[in-house]
Amino acid sequence: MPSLEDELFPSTPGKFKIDRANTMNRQFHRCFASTSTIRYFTASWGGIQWEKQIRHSAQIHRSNGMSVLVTGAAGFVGSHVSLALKKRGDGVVGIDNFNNYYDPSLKRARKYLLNNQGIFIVEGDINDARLIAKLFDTVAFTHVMNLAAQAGVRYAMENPHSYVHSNIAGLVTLLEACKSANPQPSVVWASSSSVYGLNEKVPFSETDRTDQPASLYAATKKAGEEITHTYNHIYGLSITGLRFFTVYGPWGRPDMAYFSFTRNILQGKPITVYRGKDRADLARDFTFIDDIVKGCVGSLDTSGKSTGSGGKKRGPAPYRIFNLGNTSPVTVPTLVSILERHLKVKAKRKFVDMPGNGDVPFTHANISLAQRELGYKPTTDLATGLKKFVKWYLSYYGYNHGKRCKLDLFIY
Ligand SMILES: O=C(O)[C@H]1O[C@H](OP(=O)(O)OP(=O)(O)OC[C@H]2O[C@@H](n3ccc(=O)[nH]c3=O)[C@H](O)[C@@H]2O)[C@H](O)[C@@H](O)[C@H]1O
Repeated sequence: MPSLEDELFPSTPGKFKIDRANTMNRQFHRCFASTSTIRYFTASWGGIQWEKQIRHSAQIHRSNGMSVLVTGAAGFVGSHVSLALKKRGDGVVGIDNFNNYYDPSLKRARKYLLNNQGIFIVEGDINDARLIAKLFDTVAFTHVMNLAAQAGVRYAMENPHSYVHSNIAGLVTLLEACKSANPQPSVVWASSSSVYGLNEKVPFSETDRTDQPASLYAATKKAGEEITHTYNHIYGLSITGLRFFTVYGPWGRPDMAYFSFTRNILQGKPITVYRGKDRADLARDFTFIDDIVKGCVGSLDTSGKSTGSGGKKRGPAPYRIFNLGNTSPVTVPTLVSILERHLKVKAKRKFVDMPGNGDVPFTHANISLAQRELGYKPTTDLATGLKKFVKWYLSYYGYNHGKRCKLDLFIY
């Protein structure tokens, strides 16, 4: 029988001790995405004790292991990847700005779990060049896993600058530090399926055109692919960009459809289901978090070395881009039916024509390249993955047989 921690973090098999009482005490899960200003929490850093914690967290506990700086470590994918790396003996240091795009208490809860496993998360922004330089002064990171980003396709119309802040300015600040570091780390970072934009050729292959973004989010991710290319070309940084396809699962993002639908269904509120042209159902190549974690770890393992030193390229370095999808698109109404089945509650559907806010009608990944180069092989279908998500959701938010438990908000 799987342990609680396996269920909470299924991507990290093994024995992590989790304080059940604390992880379950969550009431507060409003999605913050409707605000048009993002708060970036700043915290003090530096000092002997701080450096000691960073070094300790970065320590490698296996032969040929790596020490990885994970940005966005308190985020959905970042927390899962950090735990998977730590679990197998790699050194991990996290950084996260704990902004309020969605409920920061969920990010704090993830941080709490990571701390329990000896992973230190620095509270700071990847735009803070001094902080990033200090981190590289303190630890010779072999790899950087850049998962810090402003996510969400539709929110880009509300708060465009937050996308430039994190996905472009922050990325450049981070790459500047990587290029100057000695030795240079290899960089793996999160691009997005959204770069395929209005591409109609299915399934989407890495060689397909990506010059027709449908949202500013997609445009900033596409810009990231071009920006990382220049750092590879000029400075010899080893770069791997991963095009994630609608990642879902336990500890997920409350702004995403599967998460907000679950919340509304349980609360008896209507859900809005978008429809495309001629009332066609929208579809996504929903990809389960455990599969994505395997793709991320496989990318780190095969990244190859950066070749620069002293800020100068000494030879060609790998530049790679991979689709990480499930190769099995599912329509949004089917997603809703699966949730109804798992929740045992009927949804109140409200069908609405897809607003012109950056959405694309469907996504479908061709993953043969990732299969060949990374050994990537997704194994979780949507029904199975959503079952795990629902189980986590009910436990995390304290639902008990359809009734909401009265729980106190956990204070960190
Ligand atoms: O692959 C990506 O790169 C992106 O994946 C994700 O974007 P999307 O695929 O748009 O996921 P998500 O919002 O869950 O909407 C899913 C479906 O539900 C439909 N949808 C949505 C909301 C709603 O109220 N109603 C609705 O029908 C909606 O029209 C869509 O058809 C990440 O959020 C993004 O950060 C990025 O990583």
